[in-house]
Amino acid sequence: MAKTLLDKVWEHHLVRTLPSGQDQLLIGLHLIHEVTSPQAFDMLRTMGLGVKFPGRTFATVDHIVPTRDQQRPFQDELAEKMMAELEKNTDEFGITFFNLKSGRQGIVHIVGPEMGLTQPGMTIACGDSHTSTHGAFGSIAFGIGTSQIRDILASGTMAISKPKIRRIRIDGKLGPGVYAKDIILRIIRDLGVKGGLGYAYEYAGEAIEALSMEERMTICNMSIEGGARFGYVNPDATTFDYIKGRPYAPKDFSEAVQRWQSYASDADATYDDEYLIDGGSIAPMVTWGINPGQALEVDRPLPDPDGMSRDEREVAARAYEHMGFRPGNAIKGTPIDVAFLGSCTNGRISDLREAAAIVKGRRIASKVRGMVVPGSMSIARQAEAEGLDRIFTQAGFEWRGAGCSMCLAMNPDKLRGPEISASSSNRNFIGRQGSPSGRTLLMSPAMVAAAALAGQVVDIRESL
Ligand SMILES: CC(C)[C@H](C(=O)O)[C@@H](O)C(=O)O
Ligand code: SF4
Repeated sequence: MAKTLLDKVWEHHLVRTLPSGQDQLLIGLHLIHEVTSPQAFDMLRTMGLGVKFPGRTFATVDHIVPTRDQQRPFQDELAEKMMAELEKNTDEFGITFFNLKSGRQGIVHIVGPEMGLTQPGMTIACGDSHTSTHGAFGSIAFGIGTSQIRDILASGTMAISKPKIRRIRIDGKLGPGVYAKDIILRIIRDLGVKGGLGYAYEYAGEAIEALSMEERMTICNMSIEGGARFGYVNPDATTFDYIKGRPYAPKDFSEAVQRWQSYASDADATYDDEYLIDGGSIAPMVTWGINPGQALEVDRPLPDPDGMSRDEREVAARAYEHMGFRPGNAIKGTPIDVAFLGSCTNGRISDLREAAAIVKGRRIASKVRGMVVPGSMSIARQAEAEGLDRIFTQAGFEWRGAGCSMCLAMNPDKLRGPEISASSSNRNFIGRQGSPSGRTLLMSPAMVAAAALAGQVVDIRESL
């Protein structure tokens, strides 16, 4: 019978079906960070257990790291404590830790792929909801909670139910000024933030196949914002080229490629659901509300709650109240105070290159606080080698160290008061960027860069 990648990877890692009806899956790669792992290690100790596969477990520090002064001890006591915990746990259990001294530190979903740890056909788990990012490589990758982290540490396996599968096909070609971020915001706007509950999303079609690995990661990253815990793209030559030569890439590469190819969905596989978008119909998107589904084409007026379902209407009312916007008004031209370039969605080298090309030789608006936070130390090094850091600083941006930063503001990088930020990150929840009254507009890095220059939301197509 024809199978999807999800079927094949699942079957390959299935240990057994448990009496509860859930499946016990073997996890090939377990990534950990400082926020969600400490309690899991404590549970192991209480139970007198060890780490079953330390060689399949890798740690990095991302959420709490200051992006300016990284001297130890960190000024923030809680951040210092979390860092020390992770150092202790990885030391004690023999786990590789890409710490600040390793030169390999960065956001967990950026580090896995760039180290060559993330590979097709794998099961990958991490105590972080954006683990779906790794699905860009044709792996089944998903976020887990603390007790599941404990289970994987102790046994290399965990209990999970197999999701249904929806194929999302983007046919045709993208227009100018339209990026991967716009594709995923469009999908989430169309299907809703809960539309993917219980589903894995398989992204397919001509426009997806034409994307780079970085762009595929942007899309898979935000699957969870559409309710889908898993999102993947079938592996192809673009995938294999990206992995080749990376530190943890397989030694016998051609043998690995053959195996990886066998995981791709069969041409005649069937899906529980399909959704089709014409790539040419996708416009640059901006969020206007308090969840990533409240997104719209930048040249459209803000939506009228009257035309919405009851649930949507309630969230829209809260969104309008928080944002201080009015239905019918334009989102284009909305003044911004902060421009944030970074995060596991759009903090990769290709994102920084795109943004730098737009700001090169120009100055950001004087009232705008601009910040560029590379997703990892190696991205920072690459950007510096290309002179991108200087392009940004000459334009008036701050150039910072790697981490999650103002994506969720668990470090000193925060919005102040009701500031509006144009952000390349993935969540616009109330308070997300560190100020309870702060307001976040999600958009592509190119749109963030253009908004920083203009001091307001612009349609990137007009400046191309
Ligand atoms: C801190 C972590 C648990 C959280 C997540 O799971 O996604 C964070 O990364 C986020 O983006 O909100
Ligand atoms: S960059 Fe943002 S979304 Fe990604 S892991 Fe960090 S906090 Fe979560």
